[in-house]
Amino acid sequence: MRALVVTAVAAEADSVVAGLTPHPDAPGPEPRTLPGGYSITRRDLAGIALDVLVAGVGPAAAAAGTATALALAGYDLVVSAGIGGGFAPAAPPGSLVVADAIVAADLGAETPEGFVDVAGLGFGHAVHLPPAGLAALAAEATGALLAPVLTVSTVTGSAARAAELTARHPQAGAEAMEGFGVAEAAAAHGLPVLEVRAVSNAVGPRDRDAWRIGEALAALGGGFRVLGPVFVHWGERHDR
Ligand SMILES: O=C(O)c1cccc(C(=O)CC[C@H]2O[C@@H](n3cnc4c(=O)[nH]cnc43)[C@H](O)[C@@H]2O)c1
Repeated sequence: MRALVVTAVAAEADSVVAGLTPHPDAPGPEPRTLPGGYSITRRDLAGIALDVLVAGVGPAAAAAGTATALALAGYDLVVSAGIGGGFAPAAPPGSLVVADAIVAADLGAETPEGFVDVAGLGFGHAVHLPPAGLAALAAEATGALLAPVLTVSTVTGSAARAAELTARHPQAGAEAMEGFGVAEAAAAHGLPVLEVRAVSNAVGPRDRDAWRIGEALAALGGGFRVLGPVFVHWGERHDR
């Protein structure tokens, strides 16, 4: 079993790698550089090799980085991982959200009747669905909320925008900026995808004092401490 874990920035990748490191004093794995300048770090656990990639911020960077890594090696699973905004009250800062749907929430067109997503416009998909069994196992093992995760190109910064997203996606647990890009690249390679987000801030009016990035990165690492065996277990059951 081989999995590609795609993060946006090095701090997220470091937390994931730390979570996948069985002993805190074990020597740290050395990152490699892929064509395009992407940093990737290998972690070998019992039954699974995980490559943790830094692909950049936003759906386009995420798709480009993921597609580059997928073109260079064979994988069985692709995971989008990082921090994100949580929808209150279900996903407070410091909590984890595992996606049961990865939704392109602002890819589409405004019309007099409201927003029409990219699928409604007749261009491909607006939603990618992780394997239900894997998402449920991952949420249960990490204590995460299992809910849709929205991918946006603009971080929500007002109550009005948060209310608009909640009206369109009442079950949404989190928003972030990369999941749909990772999922598009995975789908192009015929691979299953999962998204895991650790909540650093609430989705709503901008409040920099309320960001809990350290707490979220710690939660991300804690999540990956238990996710390696979950991926192995799921891979053995071939619930795809
Ligand atoms: O300047 C702001 O108000 C602001 C608020 C939250 C996040 C940012 C970022 O630039 C981080 C983008 C980065 O982190 C993920 N992320 C974290 N929180 C959110 C969020 O509330 N909405 C969307 N993305 C978020 C995202 O995946 C990026 O990788 C700035």
